[in-house]
Amino acid sequence: MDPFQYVYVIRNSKQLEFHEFANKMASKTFDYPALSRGKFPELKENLHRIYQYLQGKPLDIISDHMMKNLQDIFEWKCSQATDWETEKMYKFCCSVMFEASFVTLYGRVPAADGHKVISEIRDKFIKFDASFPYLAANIPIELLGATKKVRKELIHHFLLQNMTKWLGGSKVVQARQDIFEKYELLGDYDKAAHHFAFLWASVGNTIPATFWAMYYLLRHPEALAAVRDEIDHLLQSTGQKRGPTYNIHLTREQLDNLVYLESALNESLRMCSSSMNIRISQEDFVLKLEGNQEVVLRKGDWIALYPQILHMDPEVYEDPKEYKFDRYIENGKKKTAFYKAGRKLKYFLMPFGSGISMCPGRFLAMNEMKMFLFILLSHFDVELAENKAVRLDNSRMGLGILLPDVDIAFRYKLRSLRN
Ligand code: HEM
Repeated sequence: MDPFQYVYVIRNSKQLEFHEFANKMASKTFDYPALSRGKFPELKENLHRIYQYLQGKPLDIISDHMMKNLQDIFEWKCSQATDWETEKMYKFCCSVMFEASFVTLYGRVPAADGHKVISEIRDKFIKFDASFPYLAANIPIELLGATKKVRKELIHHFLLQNMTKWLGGSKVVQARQDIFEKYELLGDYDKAAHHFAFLWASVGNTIPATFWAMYYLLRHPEALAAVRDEIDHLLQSTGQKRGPTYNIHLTREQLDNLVYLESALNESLRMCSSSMNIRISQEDFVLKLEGNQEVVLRKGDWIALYPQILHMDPEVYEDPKEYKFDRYIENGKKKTAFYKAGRKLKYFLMPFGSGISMCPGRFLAMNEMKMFLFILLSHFDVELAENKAVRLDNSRMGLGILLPDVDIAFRYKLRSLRN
């Protein structure tokens, strides 16, 4: 509960491990055999190594593909909106982000009805995702209605004979495929289940996080105006035009420099993220904490950090329940100094976990959400079409980004090219 102690837990990664726990939970939830060292030597390490494809230069490439795919989807879905069109916001974010992420990571389904195939996978994904908190809580899948059947159908989409038909997928997925091929004890279904698990990781949190970022912006006109201003300014200064061709290109530096957009996004992540960082003690040992404090741990003891307490701590964030889009900006620059009781915090925002269990897709996730909002706000006038409160649904507390308790209608219309 005390953020000044986090560092002592995070840096003891040898004694305080998370893989055993994550492996058990993920293999059960996504239906692949646990990554035991005896049966699958170095599989875990090999899979971790290829997270390099989500950083550095490969990150630029995958982000460019995502930008292009997002624009294609916006063009296909929204370019007729010369007058107001109304849609449900969560459904909209889900449909755009799911398809763009799917095509970017796994490739395009070349059939004439490619969009339809992906939306069928998405609909099954939504059904599976609704049961995710129960699976994570160890409820037998047999008690969860059609979840077992839906999971099986989803996994079948990722069998090699189906995946090889998809065109232009990412290096990270290709590299995962190559690794799985080296393990004879992994059956075809097991490999497909691993791919499905990666799909869940790549969209399960990004979709609700995109929803909250959009929702809070639309609820706060001053935030919307500031972010839109920043976006328009970037387009102008780089000589790019929004318009019917949907051909905007953003470099990593330009994305990084969108400080208002990033701050607004961080602020919504602060408010909607609820992931618990769990570690299990690998041996009996004494965990030394700040100020000569000690905790005597037994092998098998659990430690959990729960950063949402930090995110909602009024000593760190004034009026923590209020959305302040510029909370992470100081003198026009990114703000990274946050204090509690006069002391600077090393950790102040942790939607992506910490240390050894930190999300490898965090840079891509931030880029994806920025690009979604960039395209939306640069091309469209957008406003809420309903005046109702949307609250966090706490049923997946501890497991990542919380979903909204209800969906809400919004409307959008192509912006005039003159203003
Ligand atoms: C807003 C979006 C996202 C959030 C908030 C998020 C959050 C997290 C968190 C908290 C974990 C650690 C879970 C734990 O402690 O066990 C994690 C793990 C993971 N995330 Fe993300 N994530 C996001 C997007 C993505 C994306 C876009 C990708 C991939 C393209 C991705 C890939 C992964 C993977 C593969 C893991 C497991 C890492 C491992 O094997 O240790 N995530 N994510």
